[in-house]
Amino acid sequence: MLLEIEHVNKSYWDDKQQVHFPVFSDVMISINENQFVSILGPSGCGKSTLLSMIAGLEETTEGTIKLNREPISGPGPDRGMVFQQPSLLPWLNVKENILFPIKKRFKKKEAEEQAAYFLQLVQLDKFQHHYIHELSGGMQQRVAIARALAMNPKILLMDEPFAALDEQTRENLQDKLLAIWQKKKKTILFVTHSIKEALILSDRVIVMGTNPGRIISDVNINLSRPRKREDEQIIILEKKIRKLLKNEVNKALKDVWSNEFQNA
Ligand SMILES: Nc1ncnc2c1ncn2[C@@H]1O[C@H](COP(=O)(O)OP(=O)(O)OP(=O)(O)O)[C@@H](O)[C@H]1O
Repeated sequence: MLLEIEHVNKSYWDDKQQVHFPVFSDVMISINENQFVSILGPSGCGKSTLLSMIAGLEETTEGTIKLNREPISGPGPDRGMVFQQPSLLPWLNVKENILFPIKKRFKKKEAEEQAAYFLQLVQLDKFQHHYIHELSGGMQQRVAIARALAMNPKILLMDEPFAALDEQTRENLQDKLLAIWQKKKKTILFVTHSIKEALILSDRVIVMGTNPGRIISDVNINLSRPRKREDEQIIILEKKIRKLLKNEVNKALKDVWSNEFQNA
């Protein structure tokens, strides 16, 4: 098992109400090496918080997260992150952005080779001397993916990486990511709000509920790839998951509204 999330609870201190506000409780997830796992769930159920804890940017309130049997105690190069906004360095060109985090880790020649390899993998080798503002949103996200992969992490943590892109670019990047995943055999944990995206990409889809955040379903997607977006099996699964999520989203909205009225 590569990643083990064991009985993890997370709460924040709410200064206004002087109480601990629970985000999620008793989350248990085990992920095998090379698995592509997606997490779906209503806004606020704690998906990003969970990824941050795996990245070592946040601590668990209770429970342990282990990578390769070692408890996570902080950030490390064995975990690569890709966010909704690519957060690239605008004063560096594409190649330099990829080289920046790996310069200290590898010898110069090795780092150059890594950068060249991943630039080619995301099909941006012709744009290596371009600056970030000269690229489209989809191209910028490909640079972010190449930068994360160049560190050679054990797991890639992706937090709604394609959410800000138009549908065509998004589908194109889903196909590219799948091709990379199949070639590099990476383990990927992918947060999304799109049921279709999760079903096209993943071996497993974990559905989270809210208040408190928790896992309500863990669905194996035993369909061969490449998957067609209009495939009957995909549509059946999409309906099933949409129904599961609908109750949770309604619950989340109801709580937001009642809090708004209480605080008015
Ligand atoms: N640093 C923090 N301090 C206090 N509360 C926080 C902090 N970070 C997150 N939260 C709260 O924890 C809950 C979960 O947030 P999180 O961003 O993980 O949810 P999410 O499922 O990723 O939501 P979305 O789908 O909208 O991105 C929210 O209620 C949020 O307000």
